[in-house]
Amino acid sequence: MGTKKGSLKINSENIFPIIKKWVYSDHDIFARELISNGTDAITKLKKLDMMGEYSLPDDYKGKIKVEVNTEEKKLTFTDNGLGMTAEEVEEYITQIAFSGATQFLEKYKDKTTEDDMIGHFGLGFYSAFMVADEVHIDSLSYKEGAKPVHWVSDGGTEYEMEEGTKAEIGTTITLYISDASIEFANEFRMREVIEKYCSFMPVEIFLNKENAEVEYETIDEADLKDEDVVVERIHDEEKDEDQVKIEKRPVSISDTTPLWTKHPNECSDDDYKDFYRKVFMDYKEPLFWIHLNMDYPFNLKGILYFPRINTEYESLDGTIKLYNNQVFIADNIKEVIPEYLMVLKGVIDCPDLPLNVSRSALQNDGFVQKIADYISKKVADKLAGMCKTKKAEYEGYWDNISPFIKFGSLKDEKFADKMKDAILYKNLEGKYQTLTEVVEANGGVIVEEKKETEETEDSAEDIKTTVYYVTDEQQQAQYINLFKSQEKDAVVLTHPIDASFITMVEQKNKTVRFQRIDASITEDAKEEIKEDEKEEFKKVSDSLIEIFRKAIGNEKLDIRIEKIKDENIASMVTLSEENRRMQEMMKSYGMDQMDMSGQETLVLNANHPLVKFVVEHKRSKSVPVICKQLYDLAMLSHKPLSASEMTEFVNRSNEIMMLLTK
Ligand SMILES: Nc1ncnc2c1ncn2[C@@H]1O[C@H](COP(=O)(O)OP(=O)(O)OP(=O)(O)O)[C@@H](O)[C@H]1O
Repeated sequence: MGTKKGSLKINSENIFPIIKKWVYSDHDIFARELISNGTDAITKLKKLDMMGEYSLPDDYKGKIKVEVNTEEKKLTFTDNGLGMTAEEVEEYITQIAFSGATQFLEKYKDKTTEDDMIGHFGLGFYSAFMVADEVHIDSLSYKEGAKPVHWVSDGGTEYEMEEGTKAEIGTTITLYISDASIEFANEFRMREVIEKYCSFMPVEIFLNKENAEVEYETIDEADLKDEDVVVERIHDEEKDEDQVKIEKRPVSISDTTPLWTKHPNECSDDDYKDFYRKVFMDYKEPLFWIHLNMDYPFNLKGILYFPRINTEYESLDGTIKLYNNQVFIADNIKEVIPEYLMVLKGVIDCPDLPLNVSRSALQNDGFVQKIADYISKKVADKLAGMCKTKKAEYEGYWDNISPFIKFGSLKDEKFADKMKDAILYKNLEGKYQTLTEVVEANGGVIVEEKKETEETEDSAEDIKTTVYYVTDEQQQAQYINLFKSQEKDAVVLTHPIDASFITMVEQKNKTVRFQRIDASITEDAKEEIKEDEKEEFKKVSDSLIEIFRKAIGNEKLDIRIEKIKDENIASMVTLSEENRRMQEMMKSYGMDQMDMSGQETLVLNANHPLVKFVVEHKRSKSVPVICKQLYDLAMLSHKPLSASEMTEFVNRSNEIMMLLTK
């Protein structure tokens, strides 16, 4: 055929500048599009072979070769798929693809923000123009008698097509990289891009430098494979072995059968761990995983891993990689993956996903919602099942997975419902119990919110069971000891999410009330004050309050005097549960600069010799020092002291020790 000149069938003169600017926010996506097209072409050729319309050689192996030529700023993508005839290039590339681009423009011409444009618009081939000044297609169709075709376009609306020279069936796309995108004319950068998008493509992908010198390796004769290119045979006299020098075997960037495509029965624990390490670069082993595998009512495969939580940073940032037929689409698409699952690490491959639409469209897509629901249900089923059948193992994971499960329960009603019997509470002895068990151990019962009526609301109040909790076992050790001495128990809730979580549990279970161990001194811990002692006790109390307020320099300080049975305790600080929750809420809204101090109560033990000393020696020089020290010591087991408070505390402690030297 002669040279055919044509004009691209589009209306807008300036389509390319717009595509270049907006279609894809990530320019590197052109590599994914071109490699996907090559993969499709290979799949189609194999299908034709299966249908008997074409006969592939027995040793056929579909592959894609990417070559980089830095000097010439050139990139080529070659596949050995079905190829295209001139008519097909005309139809698929010039008409259809361009009309797709035109439609896109029609639809989005009024939207100019980056956000609207991010997404996957399926302009496939034309994404090449985001990085190239000129693109060539060289193709030879599998069809009998087909002639090779050579197509050139410089990204304007003109193109040229003539007979080409391609000798093997398949297609080569050549990009002449623009100066602005010169980074892609580099082998290392391209490896990075291909690894990002194409690590699990179903076709092998080889990357090399154009005209690179051939490298060699020597192997044992016995290891020789059919596809090896033998350069020479060597006989090792010493070892009396035959060896062969071959051209270095190319290594595919893609793993064509990633683990998620296999049946769970075929995968060992080590396979799952290796895959995790490779994909997420996390050298800490995952706790466990869920292999998703369904083909009805939609196609979805994947593996979700529960990572070990990094306690150092308390970070809960997971990664869920989304694939469409083994082609990487993006990380953490929140429309598809429920938000609370984002703390996991995993891969999801869903060929049915409508990914060539924008994210805002995904959001309102009922199908996408179903996928999210399915994933959420699978995770809940797995966890609840594990709690029932592998209790010990589940308990072993609990500390790691509990923030995630609590977060999920707060975010998703259905998930919360499924998980409610699989949420555990660790007690002071390190034993794990369900809420029902905890409440029963305290002599109470659970009444759920749903069954509540006006009447039960009142009676719920009557039969409320208080579950005491500890947020920091070290800091609250004094209270814990007091509890233990009275044979009372508490649960350990150390994660920041627990504050919101227990509020939710209380809303759902009207007969349960959570109270931090230092919210008050329980009645059992106090000695009763006899009727005839009351007057005297009141006098002592008033006097102590006055002395302490003066010494500490805070006239408003809330002080209570109690006779605490445990004689080792001189002073303690309590903060009512309501005030604590209020403080925590303020903190979580970033309002912690508001002054919330002054809500604490200083509790003094009238039985303690130091407290007694203060009342009996009001005028002693030591009294102010003792008061301040008792206050700081009580505060220390309640919350961290500020820098200036700490400095003062240390100085005063030293002064007190100096007295020992005299
Ligand atoms: N390497 C190739 N070998 C054979 N045909 C190709 C090749 N690349 C593109 N084509 C043909 O050109 C058409 C248009 O390609 P393009 O990438 O623009 O869109 P698409 O692949 O159909 O959809 P998508 O937008 O999802 O990429 C393809 O459908 C295919 O028929």
